[in-house]
Amino acid sequence: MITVDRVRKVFPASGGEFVALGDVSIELRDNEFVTVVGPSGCGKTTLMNILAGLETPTSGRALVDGAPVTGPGPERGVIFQQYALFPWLTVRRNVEFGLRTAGVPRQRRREIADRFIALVGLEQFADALPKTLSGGMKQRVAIARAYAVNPSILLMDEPFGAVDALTRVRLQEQLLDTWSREKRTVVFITHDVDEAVFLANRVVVMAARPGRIAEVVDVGLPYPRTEELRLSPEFTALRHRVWSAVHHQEPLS
Ligand SMILES: Nc1ncnc2c1ncn2[C@@H]1O[C@H](COP(=O)(O)OP(=O)(O)OP(=O)(O)O)[C@@H](O)[C@H]1O
Repeated sequence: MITVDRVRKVFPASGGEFVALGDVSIELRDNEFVTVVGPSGCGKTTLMNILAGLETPTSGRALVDGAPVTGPGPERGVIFQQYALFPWLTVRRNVEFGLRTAGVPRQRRREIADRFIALVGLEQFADALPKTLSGGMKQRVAIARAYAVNPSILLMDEPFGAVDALTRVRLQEQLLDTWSREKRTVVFITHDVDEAVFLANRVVVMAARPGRIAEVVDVGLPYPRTEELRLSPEFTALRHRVWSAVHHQEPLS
């Protein structure tokens, strides 16, 4: 379980302080898929960085299974918008990278890497270099690499932000397919309301000035999520609700 307990983050700014996160509290259940949406600057990445252990809260705490987050850890895999693959390593070697660092023996490394490469549907590209892959494929490699070290939590910051709309829809379906076979707790930041609703068990809507949670929307739709579901009245209603929560925000005075 992830617990965010009254987290506040203040950055120094010209002429004073900037409150990036006001007072954020939430609990995320194991294997839950949570998406985070909100206007630019509402603190989504700051919250993610605190969960990843890359940033410390000014006050309050983030806990994983009751233990305070004090830095990055192997139980938390992070996937950013930029694929961050090593360009000189093949797909397989990129996916193996964390296992190599962890001292996993060669044969075992290869087995694990090949399993996750297959899970994201890139078997035929295991020996390819990243530059020969499309953006969507690179992001699938990044997902396989994050999975390979077996984290219980995946933190994803706008992972599909840099790909075209059609690829994005495919990546969403692929990610859900991977997640349904290999359940993890996922925290997924997006600007895209459709994406937020399509993927999530719950959508966390954030607001800015100060960064805070405006609303948490339960998405009671069944998995697997399909194309038809995207067109259903239930989906449309949820999308409308999240859209309103994002776009009709008043700053706190
Ligand atoms: N290191 C920093 N120093 C000063 N201000 C910062 C720092 N990091 C973030 N901020 C400010 O905190 C606010 C929240 O930033 P953050 O990146 O978390 O927002 P976001 O919701 O992820 O935005 P976007 O959707 O545009 O990526 C922004 O106004 C940003 O300028």
